[in-house]
Amino acid sequence: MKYISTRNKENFASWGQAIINGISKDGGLFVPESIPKISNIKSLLNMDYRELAYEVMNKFFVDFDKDSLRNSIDKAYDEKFSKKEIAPLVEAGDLHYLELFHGATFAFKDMALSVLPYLLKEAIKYTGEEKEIVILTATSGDTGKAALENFADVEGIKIIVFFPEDGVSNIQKRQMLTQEGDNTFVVSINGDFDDAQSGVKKIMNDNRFIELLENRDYKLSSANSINIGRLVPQIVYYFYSYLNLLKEGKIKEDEKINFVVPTGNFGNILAAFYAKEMGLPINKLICASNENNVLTDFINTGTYDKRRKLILTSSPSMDILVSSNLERFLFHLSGGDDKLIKNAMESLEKEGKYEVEGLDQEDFKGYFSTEEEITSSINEVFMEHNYLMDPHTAVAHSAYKKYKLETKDNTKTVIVSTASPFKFGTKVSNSIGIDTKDKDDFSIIEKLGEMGNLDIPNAILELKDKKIAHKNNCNKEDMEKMVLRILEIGDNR
Ligand SMILES: N[C@@H](CCOP(=O)(O)O)C(=O)O
Repeated sequence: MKYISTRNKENFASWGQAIINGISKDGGLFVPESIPKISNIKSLLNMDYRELAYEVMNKFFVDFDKDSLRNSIDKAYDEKFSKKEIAPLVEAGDLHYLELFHGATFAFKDMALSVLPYLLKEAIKYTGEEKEIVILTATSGDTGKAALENFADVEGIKIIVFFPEDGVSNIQKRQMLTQEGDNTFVVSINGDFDDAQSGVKKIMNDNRFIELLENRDYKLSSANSINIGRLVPQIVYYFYSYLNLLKEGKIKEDEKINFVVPTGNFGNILAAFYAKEMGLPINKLICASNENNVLTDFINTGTYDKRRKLILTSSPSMDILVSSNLERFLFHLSGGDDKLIKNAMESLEKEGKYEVEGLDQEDFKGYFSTEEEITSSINEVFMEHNYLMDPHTAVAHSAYKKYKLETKDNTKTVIVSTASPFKFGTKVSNSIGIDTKDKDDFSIIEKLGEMGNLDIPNAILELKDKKIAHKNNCNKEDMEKMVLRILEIGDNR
C-alpha cells in the first residue's frame, strides 16, 4: 500500500518512508491511498488487544514483516499498561467510557506512542535509512511526555519536544521537565501550542535547514499525529471497544454505536473515522471541543476560521486553533481532491481561514463545552455515578449532553476518555468541591485520590521529588536555532 500526500497525490511514500518523514515534502500529510476494509468484524470477537492491534495494523502496513509487526505490538502493549485489557471500557450510568489512560504517562497518547518507537525502528531497517533520526514534537501537554517516555534511550534516535511555557498543566510540565534519558530534550517556548506546532512544521519543510542537518547525518521525523504512524495504532481501540460491547451482549451484531471524542488536533477522531471506513458500525462521531471551538464552527458551517485568540483552558491538550488532521479528513471526504486541499491550506496560511462547500459531513456532529460546563459535567458524573473524569473527558461528556438534547438519539454511546484526572488535579478537585486554595499540586492530588477512592499512580507521586532535567527556553521565532544548539551544529548559512 502506498501513502500519498494530501496536497499532491503524485508525492507518495512506502509505509516506512511515511513514518520516518512524518510529513510530505510539499507540506501535506500522508494518507493511505485507499482505506482497507475488515469485512467480518465478528471474527475478531475473541481477540485480545495485541491480537486485534496486529489485525488492524497489518492492513495498513501490508509489507511490514509479519513477525516484526507482532513483536513490536507485543513489546508495546505489555506491563507498561496498568490494566490487562490495555483499554478498558467502564460503564457509568447509560454511558460507557473507553479509558485510554492506563499507559506509562496517563493519557491516550500512550496508545500510539508506546508502539511508534518500534514501528520507526522497523521503518529504518525497511528503508535502509542510515542517518540518526531527530524527532521534533510540538505539545500542549500529553503528546510531549508520552513521546519522551517512549523514545527515551532508544538508540539512533533523539527527541526534541517544544511546549508552550504557560499552556500545559503543572503536572504535565513536571512530567516533561523531569524526563530522564540522554537522547531527550525539552524546550519551553514563549508562545502558544499553535506557535510550537507551526514552528515544527516550518522546520520540517525548510529545505535549506534539512540539507544542513542531512550534511551532519541527521534526519528529521515527527511524533505528532501528523505522522501516520501515530494514527494507525489509534484505530485499534475503536474496534476493541465495539467488540467488547458485542461480547458482553450490550449491543447486537451490526448494531451501530456513537463515539464522542474530545479532540484538538483531530487525530483521535480521525482514527475513529478510519475505523468507520474500515467497516466498524458507527452511527455518529461526535467531535467535542473546548472553548477553542474552531472545529465545532467548521462542522456546523463549513468555514474553518482560526482568526481568534487561543484561550488557555483546563483541557490544555485541546488548546489548538490549527487542527492538523482536518486536512486528512477533508482529503478523504472530497474523494482525494489534492488541489482543493492545497488551496484550502494555502488560504489558511495566508488569510487565516478557508471554506469548503458540498462535502458530506453527515456522520459528524460538533459541540463545544465552556469551563462551567466542564465543571458541572465532572461534578454530575462523580455525584451520580462515583466516576471521576478528567477535564478533556468532561468536554466530551458535556458535548454528548447537548447532542442528546438536540437529537434525542438513543444509540449506545462510548465517551472516549483521554486522560487521568490526576494530571489535572486542581480543576477536577474544584469541580467536586475540594478546596484547593493554598494547597500544592501533590496535596490536591492526594485528596482527590481519597475522595475518588482511586489509587494515585506512583509515577505521578514520584514527580514531587524528581530532579528538573531540562531548562531550555526560546522564543517561537528561534526554534530552528534551538534545534541546532541541541544538535551542536553551527549555522553558517
Ligand atoms: N493534544 C496535543 C497536541 C498535539 O497533538 P498530536 O495528537 O498531534 O500529537 C498534546 O497533548 O500535545
